[in-house]
Amino acid sequence: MHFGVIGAGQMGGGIAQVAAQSGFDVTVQDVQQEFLDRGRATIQKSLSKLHEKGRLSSTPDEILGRIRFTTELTAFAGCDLVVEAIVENQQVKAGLFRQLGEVVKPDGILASNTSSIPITSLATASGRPERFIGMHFMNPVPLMQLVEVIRGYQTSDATAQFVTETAERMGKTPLSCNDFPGFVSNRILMPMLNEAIQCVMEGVAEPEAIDGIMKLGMNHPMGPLTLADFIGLDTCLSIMEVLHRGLGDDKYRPSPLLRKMVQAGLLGRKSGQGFYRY
Ligand SMILES: CC(=O)CC(=O)SCCNC(=O)CCNC(=O)[C@H](O)C(C)(C)COP(=O)(O)OP(=O)(O)OC[C@H]1O[C@@H](n2cnc3c(N)ncnc32)[C@H](O)[C@@H]1OP(=O)(O)O
Ligand SMILES: NC(=O)C1=CN([C@@H]2O[C@H](COP(=O)(O)OP(=O)(O)OC[C@H]3O[C@@H](n4cnc5c(N)ncnc54)[C@H](OP(=O)(O)O)[C@@H]3O)[C@@H](O)[C@H]2O)C=CC1
Repeated sequence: MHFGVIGAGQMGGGIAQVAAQSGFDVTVQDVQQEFLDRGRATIQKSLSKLHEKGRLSSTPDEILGRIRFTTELTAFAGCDLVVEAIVENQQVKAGLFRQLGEVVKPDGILASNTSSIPITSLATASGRPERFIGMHFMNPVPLMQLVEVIRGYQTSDATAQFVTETAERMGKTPLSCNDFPGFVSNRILMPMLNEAIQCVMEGVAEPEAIDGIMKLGMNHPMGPLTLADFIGLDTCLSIMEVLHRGLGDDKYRPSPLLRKMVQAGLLGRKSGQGFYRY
C-alpha cells in the first residue's frame, strides 16, 4: 500500500510513523522543509522509545526508511490512500482537497484527520465524494487505540470498508459515526476542556487543582488543562468554533480565556506555554 500523509505536525508525524510501522510505503508532505525535519526527528524519538520497550517488529531505521519526506503535492499521484492532517481550518483544508482531487490517481481514497470540520463539505471540495472519508486518529497516535471513522453524505461502502480495514492493519480499533459537528469524540471531550478553561477564568481553582481533581477524582490520565495544552489551544478553539457555529447552541461558546490565550500566541505545549510552561 502506498500511504500519503499531508502535514508533518504532531498528528501527521504520528500517522506516518504508525503507517510505516505497519509496513506501508509512506510519503509525507508539508509546506516547508523545516517542518519535515522536525517531524522526522519526532518520529525518530518515538521509534527509539518503542524499540527500547521491544514494541517494534522491525528496527527504527527500517521503519524510517519506509517514509519519504517531500514538499511536493505531486508526490501523492500514485497513493492508494492520502490522510490530511494540516491546520484545523475549513478554507485551508478545502483548498488543499481541491488540488489533491486533481493530483491523486482517480481510484485513490482521500481522508481527513480533522477534529470537527464537516467531512461532507471537504468531500465536495475534493471532487470525489464517494472516495472521501474522515479518518480521525487520536493524539498521541503511536499510543492511542481509537480511529474514529466518519462517513460523509456520499461516502461509498467500499471506501468505508477500505479505511476500516486499513485502520485495523495499523493495529487500531476503528469505530464509526456519522458526520455531525465534532463527531462523537470532540462533541463530548471539547466542552469539558472548555469548561475547565472557564473555571480558570472565573477563579474557581488554580489550574493544578482543576487538573488534580479530574485526574484523582475521575481517573482521567491527564487533567483537562494539561490535555488542552497537549492538543494545542488553537486546535481547541477551532473545534469549539465549529461546534458553536454548527450546532447553533450557546452551550458550545468558546471560553473568552481560550480565545485570549490563542490571540496571545499561548498555544500550549507546541509554543512552549499554555496553562503550563514547557
Ligand atoms: C483533539 C482531537 O481531535 C482528538 C484527540 O486526540 S483528543 C486527545 C486524546 N488523547 C488523550 O486523551 C490522551 C490522554 N493521555 C493519556 O492517555 C496518557 O497520558 C498517555 C497515553 C498520553 C501517556 O501515558 P502516561 O502513562 O500518562 O504518561 P507517560 O508516563 O508520560 O507515558 C508513558 C510512556 O509512553 C511514552 N510516550 C509518550 N508519548 C509517546 C510517543 N508519541 N511515542 C512513543 N512513546 C511515547 C512516554 O515516554 C512514556 O515512556 P516511559 O514509561 O518509558 O517514560
Ligand atoms: N492535536 C491533536 O490532539 C489532534 C489534532 N487533530 C487534527 O489534526 C490536524 C493537525 O493537527 P496537529 O497535528 O495538532 O497540528 P500541528 O500544528 O502540529 O501540525 C499541522 C501541520 O500542518 C502544516 N500545514 C499547515 N498548512 C498546510 C498546508 N496548506 N499544506 C501542508 N501542510 C500544512 C503545518 O505547518 P505550519 O506550522 O506552517 O502551519 C504543520 O506542520 C488538525 O485538523 C487537528 O484538528 C486530530 C486529532 C488530535
